[in-house]
Amino acid sequence: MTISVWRYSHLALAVSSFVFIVLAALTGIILAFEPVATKLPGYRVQEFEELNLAQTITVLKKQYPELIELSVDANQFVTVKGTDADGNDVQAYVNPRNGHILGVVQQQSEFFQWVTAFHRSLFLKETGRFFIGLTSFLLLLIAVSGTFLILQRQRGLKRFFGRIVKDNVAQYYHVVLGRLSLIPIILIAVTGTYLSVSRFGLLPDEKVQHNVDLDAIASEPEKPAADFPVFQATALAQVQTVEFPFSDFPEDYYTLKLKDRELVVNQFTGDILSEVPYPATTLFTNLSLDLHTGRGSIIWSIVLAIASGNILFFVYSGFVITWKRLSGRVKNKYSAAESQFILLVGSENGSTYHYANAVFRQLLQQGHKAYLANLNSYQAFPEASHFIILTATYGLGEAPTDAAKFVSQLEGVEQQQPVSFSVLGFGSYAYPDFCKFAFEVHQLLLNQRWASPLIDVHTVNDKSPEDFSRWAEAWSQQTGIVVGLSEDLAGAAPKALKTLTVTVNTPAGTDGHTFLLRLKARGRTKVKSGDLLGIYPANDHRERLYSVGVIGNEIQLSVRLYPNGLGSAFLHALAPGQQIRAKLLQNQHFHFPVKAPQVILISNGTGIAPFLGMIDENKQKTPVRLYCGFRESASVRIYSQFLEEQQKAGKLSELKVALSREGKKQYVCDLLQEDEQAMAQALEQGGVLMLCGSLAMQKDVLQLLDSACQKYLPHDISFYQSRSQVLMDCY
Ligand SMILES: Cc1cc2nc3c(=O)[nH]c(=O)nc-3n(C[C@H](O)[C@H](O)[C@H](O)COP(=O)(O)O)c2cc1C
Repeated sequence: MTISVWRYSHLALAVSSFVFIVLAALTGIILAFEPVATKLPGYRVQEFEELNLAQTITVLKKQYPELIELSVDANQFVTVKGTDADGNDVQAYVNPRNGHILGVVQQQSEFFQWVTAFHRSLFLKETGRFFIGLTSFLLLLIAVSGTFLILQRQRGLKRFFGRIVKDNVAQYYHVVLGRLSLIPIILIAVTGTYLSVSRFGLLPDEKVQHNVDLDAIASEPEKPAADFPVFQATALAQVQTVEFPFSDFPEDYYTLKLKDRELVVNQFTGDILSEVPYPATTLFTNLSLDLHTGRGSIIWSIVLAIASGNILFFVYSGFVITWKRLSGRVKNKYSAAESQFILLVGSENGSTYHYANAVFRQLLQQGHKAYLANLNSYQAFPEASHFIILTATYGLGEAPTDAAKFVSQLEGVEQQQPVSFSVLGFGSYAYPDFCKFAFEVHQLLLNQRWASPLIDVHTVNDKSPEDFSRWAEAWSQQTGIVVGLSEDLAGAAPKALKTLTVTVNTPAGTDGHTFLLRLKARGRTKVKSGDLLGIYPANDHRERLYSVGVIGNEIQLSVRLYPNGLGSAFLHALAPGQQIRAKLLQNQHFHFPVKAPQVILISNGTGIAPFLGMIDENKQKTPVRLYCGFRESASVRIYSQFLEEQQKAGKLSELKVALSREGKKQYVCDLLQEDEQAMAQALEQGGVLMLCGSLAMQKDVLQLLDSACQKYLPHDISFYQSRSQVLMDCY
């Protein structure tokens, strides 16, 4: 819930101030180059820090009989105002070592004057100054709310600078650059606010005042300025200005404005007549000017320019993120009270809505009364027969904002008629609590008297269209209503279909169910074991996906033949030499690990398909153990010869087979249970476990691994999942 408070504050502040922020940032970038431009002439002498005021005043007095003022700017350029030996007025940059003139003092360029005036007041005088001051303050609040959002995203301070999961490009760079430029932006905002507050006289007015007893000023013992202890003790680098005495009367004195205090010094004796430290407000104003303008430091001005550039990027990427978030929402044609199909969505960044919309549109097109809302809008749906719940997971496996109230609302509202439900979780393996909230919702619904599951909970990793298609296929099979991947959602998938030629198609095995199909692509094809092959058996939108193993240079599918299965019947009927058009989809997260010290492959049924290819590809002979489950020994027979050869070739170190309907009647999980300590050890040593097969098996295996981790390891299974040591492709 708190995530939304910070998010809404961050957004509201940004929306209310973005025009001013853009103007201030644009002009800020230009102004950041002024210190660079002014520093370029280089009137600073070498080893400036070593000079003291006594040395400089002595040489200047020799060159310039009449001196009015000496000043040192932020670049440590020394300027002298006075008259030279010929009586000419001088106002120039001088060398503080010998008094020679180095250059003429230039006014600020007209261009920078114009930009500075615009940056400070937008040419709107006091009103503009007020708005710019307010903008600085809002920028500060945006930076603070942004910091809290990053803290929440990264799950705490410790991981503030940890790896950022690349969810979408705009969001990724919003966070990466946000972290990097956080400190400069906070400084820009704080100092800008302070300077405005000070400009509007809202700070205590503490002027420097000297109380000098003019009657008591002595004119003896007279000393040359070079011998004044105060001048000798004052480094030139500490000086802002020195005002020289106007006449030879003792009441006229030197006024020294240093960085932290002001001094009045007797012009004859060098005695300090008064010394007043600057009030805190003056010190802060000077510091704010240094930090806000970058005066005196080329490096800091470049940092300011980059930070201002980043502010412009944040405005752009912030709007892209918001647009994405909002663009998925739709208007309902039918009310909640009259709809049969209720789609409830839990989303933080809007992408889940795109999938929900696709299903929603297809249901409407087919004449069904469907209603789409967020999970927080859960209520009584008197006509509902189906709930479709699509929800993302955030935080520590928590509900997204749109769904934060769902759990409590579900407790309070009971549906009065039986409703079947299906939960589709959206998440990412990059997070330890993969789709946790979806599983929680599924479990909660299972406990409702009126609710019954239509299919098991499904998950979508990284918005994978393939995972979504799997759910759509399962849901469609149960309801007889065809929903699938709309064109826009499939956008990420390659559109071009490949022509593949059948080279081998075995009969439906000795078990009467499973067959192996080998296909060869024309030309070079980038495909790896674990990738997916999409076929279109009826030449329409209906896609069927199969996990592939690459053996030699051929693609091998292991297919279970269903009596009326659209995909399996189509594939089974293919004869060698026949060609099909199909789509190859990369399945990056499910490739054989390149560097793992050992790999454990776990499958049931035709889930063995990608592993056969991976074992064949294991040229480096990484130790591989295969645990596979089948119904009967007849189901294993089609793989036996291949697996024996691989063991002999050293590409498969160990093979364990569980048969659920013969002998000991074991499931693959029982085999794992026997070896649970070895599993835990493998994880501890950086080994990788890969699972392919049914979701039911996935659930059991994860449970078993979790308890093994608790027994033998310091971390739970989610720790290893987030480090890509547990890879899954189950359906
Ligand atoms: C900050 C953040 C935290 C996330 N936490 C999890 C998590 O704990 N478990 C998970 O499975 N996915 C997590 N995800 C991934 C999202 O749930 C996933 O990308 C989802 O598709 C986003 O859907 P949405 O755009 O509708 O919000 C997280 C993503 C982000 C940006």
